Amino acid sequence: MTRTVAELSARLAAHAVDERRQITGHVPDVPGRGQTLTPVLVLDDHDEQRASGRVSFGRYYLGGNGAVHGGAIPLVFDDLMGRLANTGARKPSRTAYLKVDYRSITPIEQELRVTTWFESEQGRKRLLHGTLHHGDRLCAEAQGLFVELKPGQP
Ligand SMILES: CC(C)(COP(=O)(O)OP(=O)(O)OC[C@H]1O[C@@H](n2cnc3c(N)ncnc32)[C@H](O)[C@@H]1OP(=O)(O)O)[C@@H](O)C(=O)NCCC(=O)NCCSC(=O)Cc1ccccc1
Repeated sequence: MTRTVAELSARLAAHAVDERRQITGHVPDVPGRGQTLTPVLVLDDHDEQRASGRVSFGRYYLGGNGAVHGGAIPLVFDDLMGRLANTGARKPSRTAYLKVDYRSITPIEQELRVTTWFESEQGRKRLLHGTLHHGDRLCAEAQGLFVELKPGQP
């Protein structure tokens, strides 16, 4: 099995493309943009101040006892907050910090609601807040600072 995967990987390496032409994360009409790292996130509502959607973590994201791995939850916040932080006419920004509070167990294989919104925009600094709910129960919340990149900043 391992040898087969290694052989396939070697054959596919010949077809590798640069970042701009890769498929993962670049398919706008697919939920989650085809980003394979994060669980599929279906956006329901979004404008330039707020975004909300549904997400479900499959078995792949299991931490233990039916709960999502603690490292997977910031992925979802960073993905949705990062997209919101860069919407509209805003110049590109990157996550400077992301603080996550785990308020209760996040179950795998359940539909969850994730919401994020702007708290403030000051100069290059964009402060966003986010919540993750299972039904009415708050599973996690996050605060993220996104800093606008200076010209030429990678
Ligand atoms: C760009 C920056 C974040 C900031 O550096 P510089 O440009 O040199 O900024 P500068 O130092 O001039 O500060 C300006 C102001 O900001 C403040 N401030 C800054 N930092 C902090 C802090 N930690 N905590 C608190 N405050 C902080 C600082 O005090 C100052 O405030 P002031 O004006 O005095 O009031 C740099 O550290 C970096 O590149 N880090 C790596 C980022 C990275 O790789 N991220 C992950 C991948 S991106 C992603 O995933 C997103 C995504 C996902 C999905 C879809 C789309 C997008």
